[in-house]
Amino acid sequence: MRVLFVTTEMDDFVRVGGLAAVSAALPRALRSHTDVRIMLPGYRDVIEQLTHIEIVGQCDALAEMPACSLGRSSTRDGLPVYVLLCDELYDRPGNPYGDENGQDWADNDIRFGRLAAAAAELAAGTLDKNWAADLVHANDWQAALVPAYLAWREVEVPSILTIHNLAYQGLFPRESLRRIGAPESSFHIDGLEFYDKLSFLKGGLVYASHLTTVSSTYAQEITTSELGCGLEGLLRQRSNAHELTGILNGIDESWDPRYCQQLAQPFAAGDWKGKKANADYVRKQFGLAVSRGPMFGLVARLVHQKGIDLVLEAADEIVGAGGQIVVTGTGEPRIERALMEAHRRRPDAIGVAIGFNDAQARRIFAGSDFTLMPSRFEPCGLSQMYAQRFGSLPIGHQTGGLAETITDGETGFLFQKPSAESFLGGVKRAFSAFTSTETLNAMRLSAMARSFSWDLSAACYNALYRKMLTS
Ligand SMILES: Nc1ncnc2c1ncn2[C@@H]1O[C@H](COP(=O)(O)OP(=O)(O)O[C@H]2O[C@H](CO)[C@@H](O)[C@H](O)[C@H]2O)[C@@H](O)[C@H]1O
Repeated sequence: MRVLFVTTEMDDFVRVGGLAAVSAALPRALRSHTDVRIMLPGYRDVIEQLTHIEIVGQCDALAEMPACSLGRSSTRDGLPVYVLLCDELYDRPGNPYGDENGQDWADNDIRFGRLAAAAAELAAGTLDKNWAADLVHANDWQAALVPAYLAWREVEVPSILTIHNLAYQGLFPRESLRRIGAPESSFHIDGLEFYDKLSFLKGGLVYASHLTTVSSTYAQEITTSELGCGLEGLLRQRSNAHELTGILNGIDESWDPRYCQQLAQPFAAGDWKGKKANADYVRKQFGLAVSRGPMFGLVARLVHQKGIDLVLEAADEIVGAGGQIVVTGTGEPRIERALMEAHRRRPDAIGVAIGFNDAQARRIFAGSDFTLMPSRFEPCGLSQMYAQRFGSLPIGHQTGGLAETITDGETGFLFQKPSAESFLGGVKRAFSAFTSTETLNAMRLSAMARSFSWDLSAACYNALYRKMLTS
């Protein structure tokens, strides 16, 4: 079975959030089941890191989308990667979605419309004469129009759209329709239209043969008005037709504190001295006071979703009770500023490193006793799984994947509502566990025994692919 996995981030080359980790790990876990190939835009970072790119096909211009060529290469471990080469669209500084000031590129409709149309051609077998796809697996709004282009061209290749986060929808003005060569008739409530705008994500929700998201809980939550972002009606329809499935993400094997070379001191479950050496290292690195109190880590994209405001509201109480907080991540400037302000008030107890660096994140998971995850919603969440592997007990809101991957009172703590009060309830339970070495260490052992391996998820995707090809 030949599967084309279309994505716009991959840890090997370029990362903005959790999608990059999934795009690097899931296709690798699927390799033993199927011929899976990645397709990515040819961003500067991608091209610079691939040693040999063979041009395999040419795409004609379409509406305002320029002509481009398709290159084929592979990762160091041999995973085939197709890159869409179009310097005019992708050879830019900044991140995949915006410039160096975090401003979205004004032509993102064309950049990702171009990717989707080319992916549909590749899947249909008209771009690489040696390969076509039996099934396309597209991810998030950026690739959500692949199923739409397949439908408009009457290509009968089945497609899956995975929703990693429904809150990002790729909304553009109506004129974009013409710019990306979409048929006029698709601007309709049962097509791409969303309140008089063009929604890329909705295109995928309508045209994909099947939808998945990254936990069963989130699959249910997005059919409700609270978390459905205005798309709950459509999602409910697809769910009732058994065309929306939740498949939990895994994490890759490098998340093992015994072998993780980025740590100040690798350690195994039970080696609490080793874990403490990592805590001492982090305290020193962030200039925090020497302390016997608990350390709370926070590793997240700094955006509204992640409930950082709840942490800021609770910070005085945490610090007043003898706790320390260490944060790393990037995101909205206003949240970054508020965190820096909290650090300036209590530099001895609140450490903040704005930026994202995988090694730094690993050191915080290894050094901290608890990981804060007060996300308002969380489709799956990866940080709470990384944290458990490293013996940092997550304190998470009972939502989405957090509810499925944290066992309350055993491997972490769940609280009920995204409010400061409810969150503090979880924090207090953590303080209380911290006072009993026996409880704390038993919980650490349970958390570290979880594997969160990709194998199970990959088997679920593989079963779904096969079911779709036979139905
Ligand atoms: N700039 C940055 N700042 C901080 N951390 C960064 C980062 N860039 C990458 N990361 C890494 O990404 C992890 C966060 O991933 P999450 O899955 O928790 O959230 P994200 O919201 O990005 O992903 C969305 O997609 C994933 C994948 O499906 C879902 O798990 C999740 O619920 C959904 O919101 C961190 O642990 C860190 O290692």
